[in-house]
Amino acid sequence: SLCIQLINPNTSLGMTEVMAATARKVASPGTEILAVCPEEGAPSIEGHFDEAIATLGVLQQVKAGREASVDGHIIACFGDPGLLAARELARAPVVGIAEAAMHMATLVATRFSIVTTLPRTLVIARHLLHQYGFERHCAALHAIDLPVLSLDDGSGMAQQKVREQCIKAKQNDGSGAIVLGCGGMADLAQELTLELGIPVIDGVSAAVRLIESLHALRLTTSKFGDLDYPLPKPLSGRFADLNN
Ligand SMILES: O=C(O)C[C@H]1NC(=O)NC1=O
Repeated sequence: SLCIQLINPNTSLGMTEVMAATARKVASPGTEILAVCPEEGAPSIEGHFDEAIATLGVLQQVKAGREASVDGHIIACFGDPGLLAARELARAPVVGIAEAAMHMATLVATRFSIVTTLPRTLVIARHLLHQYGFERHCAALHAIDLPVLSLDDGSGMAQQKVREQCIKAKQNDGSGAIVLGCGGMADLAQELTLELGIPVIDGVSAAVRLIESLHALRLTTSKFGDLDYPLPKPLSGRFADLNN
């Protein structure tokens, strides 16, 4: 059986639980989901500054996961913060929810749209499209213009906005699929797929199954070249034990 570490890079336990529940629903029998988040950091990640803060916590959790011999790590934040640094530390596969959802979207549609939270984080999704080589696959990006934690406030308002933006994207973008651009939207994909009649893809679910596939194919992070373990050197202070 497999153990997959689900890392919520923000410190909001409610979001961790929503993502863990979605991951457990889609995981194969025998796959265990170990849901974690950093002990300290940002309650939500809404920009470059928050991502920089979150990266240390992601790396600390990846190290803990490696020591627990997990079979894979999911970075469950749509900016995929610390993805390549995490791959240097890890032995097992590391998959970000943005890359996972984008890859799946390219397998079922020629173009996809992204629906995320704040307009200021749209550029982060654009940077990822460029980094992953998916710019020409993405027809449009939209924001619900509500903060990440509005998805966790129990009002259902953010969820309604996500639904509205997905309907508009289907009508206007010429996309065949929609990628949900926030880990906190993980529980909305199944219902929206049924309602809209097009694939609405959540990166948490996509990442769980991608890691299961990598494991089945005996594929783990290449430790040859730039993703080899970090060069040994005396790190100081809070970083002291991060690389050993
Ligand atoms: O960028 C976003 O809107 C979403 C991103 N921020 C966060 O705290 N978890 C996420 O998935």
